[in-house]
Amino acid sequence: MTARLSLYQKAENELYKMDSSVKTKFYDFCHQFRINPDHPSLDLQPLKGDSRIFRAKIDRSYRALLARAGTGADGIQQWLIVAVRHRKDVYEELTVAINRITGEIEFVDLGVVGQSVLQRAGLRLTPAPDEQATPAEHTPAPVETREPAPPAEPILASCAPEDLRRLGVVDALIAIALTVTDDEELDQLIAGAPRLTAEVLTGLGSGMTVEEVEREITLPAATPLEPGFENDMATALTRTAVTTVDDDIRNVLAEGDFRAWKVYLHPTQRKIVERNYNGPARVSGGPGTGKTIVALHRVARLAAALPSGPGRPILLTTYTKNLTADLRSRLTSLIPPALLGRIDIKHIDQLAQSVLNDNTSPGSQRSLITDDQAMDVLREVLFEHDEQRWDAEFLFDEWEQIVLGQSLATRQDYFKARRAGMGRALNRPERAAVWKLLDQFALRLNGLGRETWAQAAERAARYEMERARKIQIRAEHKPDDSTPNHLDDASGTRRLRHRYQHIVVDEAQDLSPAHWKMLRAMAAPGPDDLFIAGDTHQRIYDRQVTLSTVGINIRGRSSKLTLSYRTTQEILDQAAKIVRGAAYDDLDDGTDTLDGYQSLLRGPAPEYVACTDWTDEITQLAQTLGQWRAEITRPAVDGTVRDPSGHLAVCVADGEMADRVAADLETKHGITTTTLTKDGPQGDGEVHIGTMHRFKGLEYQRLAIIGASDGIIPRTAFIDKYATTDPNRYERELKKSRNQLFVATTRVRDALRISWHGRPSPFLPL
Ligand SMILES: Nc1ncnc2c1ncn2[C@@H]1O[C@H](COP(=O)(O)OP(=O)(O)OP(=O)(O)O)[C@@H](O)[C@H]1O
Repeated sequence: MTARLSLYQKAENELYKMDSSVKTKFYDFCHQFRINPDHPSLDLQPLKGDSRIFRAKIDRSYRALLARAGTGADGIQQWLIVAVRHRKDVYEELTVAINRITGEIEFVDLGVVGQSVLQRAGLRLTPAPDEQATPAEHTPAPVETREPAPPAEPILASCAPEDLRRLGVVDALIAIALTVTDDEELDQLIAGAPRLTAEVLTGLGSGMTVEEVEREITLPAATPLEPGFENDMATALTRTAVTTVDDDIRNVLAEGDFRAWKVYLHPTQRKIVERNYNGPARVSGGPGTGKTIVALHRVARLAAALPSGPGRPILLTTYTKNLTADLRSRLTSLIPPALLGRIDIKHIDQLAQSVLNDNTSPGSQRSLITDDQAMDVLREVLFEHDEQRWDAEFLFDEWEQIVLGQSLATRQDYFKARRAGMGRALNRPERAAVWKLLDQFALRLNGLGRETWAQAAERAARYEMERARKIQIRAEHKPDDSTPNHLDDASGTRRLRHRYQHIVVDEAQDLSPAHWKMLRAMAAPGPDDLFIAGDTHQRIYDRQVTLSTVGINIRGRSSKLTLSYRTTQEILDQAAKIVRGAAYDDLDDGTDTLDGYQSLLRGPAPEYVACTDWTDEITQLAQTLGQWRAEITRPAVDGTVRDPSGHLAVCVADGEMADRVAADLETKHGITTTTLTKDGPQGDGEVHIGTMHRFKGLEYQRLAIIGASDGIIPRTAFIDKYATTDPNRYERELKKSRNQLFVATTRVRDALRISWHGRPSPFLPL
């Protein structure tokens, strides 16, 4: 090998989309280049505009654009492929630059914007001569001769060139950025611009101020740079997201977009992953901003730093079983099998069950019942006591939120308990009566050998807290015991220790206070003990927690992600309107917002469809699904046909409606379906159908939400009664429903369609 080749992230993304015939020639090109970059067949030549950028021949039509990036420590010359272009699109003014904020190598292509913008900015592109090209192709692209339109106000009129420079926009695009006058031009520029420039322009274009962009986008991406950095391509290469081109490049490109997250973390994501925290840390951010990806990389980093030894000192946990399966499969593809063995992956209820199993003698475990079943038991108790003052819903809520939520063990504790946010006040005699009823209820469940999930979590938390207390007492008596807490001591005897050294939590917004108490007790307080990823806008179970009240202090260790990798800006704009106006906490004493939440992806605006009745809604849905299917399965140029299974989904408000849609689509329209259950997708049909709860954490190419009618979202028949009896509960129910719709709308990458019959849901931004 005489040359080392790397592939710029943007070039890799472009290659994914090319015909497989071009990809094959590209592999051959890379192979040849690494052996001898000066081989005559490659025709490597510098462009005239920037001496650091070269073009080389892939085949008759395609050219690789490469930047020289110095020589490696081993004396081998380093090259970076910055783009693969049709020869007609290669011109002399292409440049590479080193960004003054991030220190990354950036490829700048002025051709991304239309002629009219270039003309306004006073720029003209010169095609690079190419021996393959016909004379006609050497003629510069015709400059439009239309009567110039009356000058329109530039979109970024309030920004000065110096502002853009300070924010990190690449020099060559500053004049162009200040000339764009409509959204289409700005979108074109963003699509072709280097990463930081694209993010800054997206932020400014969506109305953020220069100061906000600087705070939210530029500063988090900044890296300290040495004087003279702008000429040091070899060092800049080490800061740039690239893939090393080796013989595996074929597999890399075949895997397509979906491996990108394994290799390239955004600098903001990477900083969060790599930082050392001297206590619990939290990452927040809107849907699709990569919180789960960051959590996975965090696990990988913690695992790589473990001393070798037995056991599983790292816990990765999330809220549901199907999300656990997804985390497991993504982690398997991210880290080597030897390290996987050091990580325990369990959903939160499974974790509580394993604690209970450890603490319960065989045969005496209680079996779990659903909240609905438990509520029936409570109704029986109320009936027997002829209790009219409070209904089962109120008492069950009181039990979950206050008694279990605060681990109240005695009547005296309950008398003293804070009931903030519970709506109805209870005086002392009332509290005495409520306690008596709830005590009866708990005894009845116990007698039946049953318990709810919340009860199990609370019991598990108490066991774990007791265990942590014993560990602490022991440590105070034997302060010199330095055996790491995940190892058995030399004698081989098991000693009491914390279960985990590091805990990483995803979907944190849905965990209950009992879950947090259990987790807190499972790891010794110390560096990198807890890493918490969540978004309170996506809280869809009625659980609220202030982490500081359960012994988890995240102050000064919180960070936020704002760039969505999943949803287009068009979908994101509409989704954000669903939750606008409602207040959200930050899992602690502060508030959270979606400020700065944005996407670089563009696509069609969400479609809103008013239908006349259910039959009309299903018929129109079937037509849309048919059309989406046809678009996905349209053969590519090389003849390949994509399988639509698992790319299309239909989301509804409740399980009954999910069954009805599945039955109607299958029987009346011949569309095969798969149901999303709590254990993941069941069935092998093409279209996934599920309730909003089941869509948590998932991602589809195209999604239809149906039945988005007033009365269903929110479910007024269920919650209206609280409007007068318990206004706080009413507000909580409304917010839960709003959040469910928000979660559903943000599960999709490309196309979102929302339909209803009757009046539309009041949460829809119509
Ligand atoms: N650095 C990255 N490069 C490429 N893709 C990324 C990157 N980060 C995240 N993604 C992709 O963006 C999508 C959303 O990521 P992820 O599920 O981690 O977001 P999230 O913030 O956890 O979303 P949600 O809160 O909605 O569950 C995924 O498809 C993921 O692969």
